[in-house]
Amino acid sequence: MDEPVLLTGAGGRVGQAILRGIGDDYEWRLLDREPLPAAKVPAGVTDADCFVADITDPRAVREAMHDVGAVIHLAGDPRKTAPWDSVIRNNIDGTQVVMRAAAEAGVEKLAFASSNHAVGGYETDERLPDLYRVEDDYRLDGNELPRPGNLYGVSKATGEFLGRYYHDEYGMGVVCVRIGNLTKGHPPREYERGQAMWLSHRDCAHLFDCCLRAEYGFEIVYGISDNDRKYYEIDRAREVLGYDPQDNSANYTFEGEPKPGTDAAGGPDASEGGRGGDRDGARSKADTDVPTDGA
Ligand SMILES: NC(=O)C1=CN([C@@H]2O[C@H](COP(=O)(O)OP(=O)(O)OC[C@H]3O[C@@H](n4cnc5c(N)ncnc54)[C@H](O)[C@@H]3O)[C@@H](O)[C@H]2O)C=CC1
Ligand SMILES: O=C1O[C@H](COP(=O)(O)O)[C@@H](O)[C@H](O)[C@H]1O
Repeated sequence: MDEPVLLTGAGGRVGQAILRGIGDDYEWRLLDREPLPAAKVPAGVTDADCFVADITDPRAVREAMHDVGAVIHLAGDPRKTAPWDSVIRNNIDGTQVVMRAAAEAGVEKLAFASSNHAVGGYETDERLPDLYRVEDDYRLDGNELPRPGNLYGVSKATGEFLGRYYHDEYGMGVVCVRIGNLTKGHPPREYERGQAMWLSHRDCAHLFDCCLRAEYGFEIVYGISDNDRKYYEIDRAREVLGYDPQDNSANYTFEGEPKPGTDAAGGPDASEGGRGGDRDGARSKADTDVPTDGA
């Protein structure tokens, strides 16, 4: 096992989904620019393994990277409406600093949190809203070129290219996970796009666990649950990583209630409330994410 594992953006939604699922299974280094309250830190992780640092600070990142075996790189601005100055700084420059430090430190593998927004441009008006429905057989499989629909998506596509470069030049294993919509407890409510790309918390933790365990060169995979509605293939994640998702948005009503008689009733992702339910219709243009600090 490639330990310790450096997790950047550990205090955020994805980071916490991972730590709640596999927090006891690895030796962690946690990095976030915000101090992590005790409730966000797995038992056994000491203060010395918690780094309050900005990923654009090469010295701080190099220090956190010392002797690390694997990296899960999540830190960044997750807003689809994030302005250019913020994505340049947090998502592009920050990712270059993290990947460079990892490659130079001889880290064996790095999982990068890419996004559905790196390929949002494939959701053309002609394809909508059928694309989000079970009957539609259009699929993206990770072999297509990036086609961002916003500057945030441009920054995620750039992160994928940086991963390609650091794999090719340094031999570091890099997997870019185009995460769909992480929502806790149930699929996004009354939001077809979100239900087609739902990633449950337990599937998220399992997927990044697979990224730590598997062997790969350079990969781009989609990070969604095993949803009936979908336009992303998860075959590559299954083949290369051994990803075996448990959840499916079809086991919930459009309003997000578990359907009786399905796996949703009683499963871990059925039992907790959480975000989602904040967007309506097939393709919400609203961006209700909490703004993070800009540049
Ligand atoms: N939540 C989702 O559904 C999706 C998330 N992603 C990506 O996953 C990653 C994590 O997203 P979330 O957890 O949702 O976001 P979040 O905003 O909840 O967490 C991000 C964490 O990174 C930290 N951070 C931000 N900029 C930093 C910097 N410059 N230096 C150090 N720490 C910094 C923040 O303090 C925060 O704790 C992001 O890169 C995002 O683009 C991609 C697709 C979907
Ligand atoms: O990359 C991201 O994508 C998810 C899903 O996108 P949405 O446009 O359907 O909301 C988003 O919730 C998350 O904040 C973002 O980082």
